[in-house]
Amino acid sequence: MTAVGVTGATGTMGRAVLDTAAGRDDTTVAFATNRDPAAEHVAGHELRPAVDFPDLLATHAPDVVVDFTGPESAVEYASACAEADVGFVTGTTGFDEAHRDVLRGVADRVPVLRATNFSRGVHALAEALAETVETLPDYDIELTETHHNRKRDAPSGTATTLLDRIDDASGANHDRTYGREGEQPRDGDEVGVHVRRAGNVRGEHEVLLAGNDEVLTLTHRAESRGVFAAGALDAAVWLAGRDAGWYEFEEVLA
Ligand SMILES: NC(=O)C1=CN([C@@H]2O[C@H](COP(=O)(O)OP(=O)(O)OC[C@H]3O[C@@H](n4cnc5c(N)ncnc54)[C@H](OP(=O)(O)O)[C@@H]3O)[C@@H](O)[C@H]2O)C=CC1
Ligand SMILES: O=C(O)C1=N[C@H](C(=O)O)C[C@H](O)C1
Repeated sequence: MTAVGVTGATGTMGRAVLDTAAGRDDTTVAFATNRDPAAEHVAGHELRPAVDFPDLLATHAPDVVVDFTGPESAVEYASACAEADVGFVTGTTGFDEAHRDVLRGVADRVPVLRATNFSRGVHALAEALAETVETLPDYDIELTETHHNRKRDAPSGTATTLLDRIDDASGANHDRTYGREGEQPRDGDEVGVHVRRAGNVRGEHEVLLAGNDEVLTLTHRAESRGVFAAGALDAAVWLAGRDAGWYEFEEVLA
């Protein structure tokens, strides 16, 4: 049984993690925390204020913390985990280079697993994309992502991961063109990136490849946030008890 501490417990993903954990027999919730514990309970768990996070690590001794919050808070939670010798799984997106440096430092001390997307389908999409780009090297590529209207970061973390994957597979650093306006003909070496924010869309990513009078699209659509929560909890169970280091979601799925 893996004991998880859950941050951002009143957030959309924090709630999904707590709901999903309740239906599993390999995880138990050690504590649930968020900044403003005005709501007293989520999924039956008493909310604890985030200022008490270091104390909660000491008193409730989780194996792993599961974090879906914001980049600023995620690095603070990760640093506290490093002090307390607790593993850290984060799905938070929007990290800048300074945040990533902090996370890499934390991984010198405890196991850390960060994934921009905890869905198995997106992992399969990324694999298929790499193979497709290798097979169709001269095709134009355009990526479109759609998310709910509350999302902070753009493009999505998943989109950025897919763009990196395109570069790796093609052995080229494509220019990334974020939308187009006015006279802006396509440059052969660019990848277009298009971001839509609307309603309560859980997350859609489409990569379009065109050339040779044909069009191929690879699309993933998440239909429930439970998909991400389940992947993050799978990662937590897998990470518990491992040595300090940086781990990838692909290793969990292998
Ligand atoms: N990797 C993946 O598979 C997925 C990643 N995500 C990512 O997870 C993150 C959260 O998404 P979502 O749940 O929709 O967002 P929400 O805005 O619904 O929730 C965010 C939560 O994080 C807390 N939070 C935000 N900033 C801070 C801060 N500075 N300090 C402390 N707590 C903070 C909020 O706490 P409070 O209520 O106290 O303000 C809130 O509970 C995003 O980065 C998103 O991109 C989302 C889905 C899947
Ligand atoms: O904010 C979200 O909701 C999501 N964020 C992640 C991202 O930025 O890629 C993953 C998923 O698409 C949902």
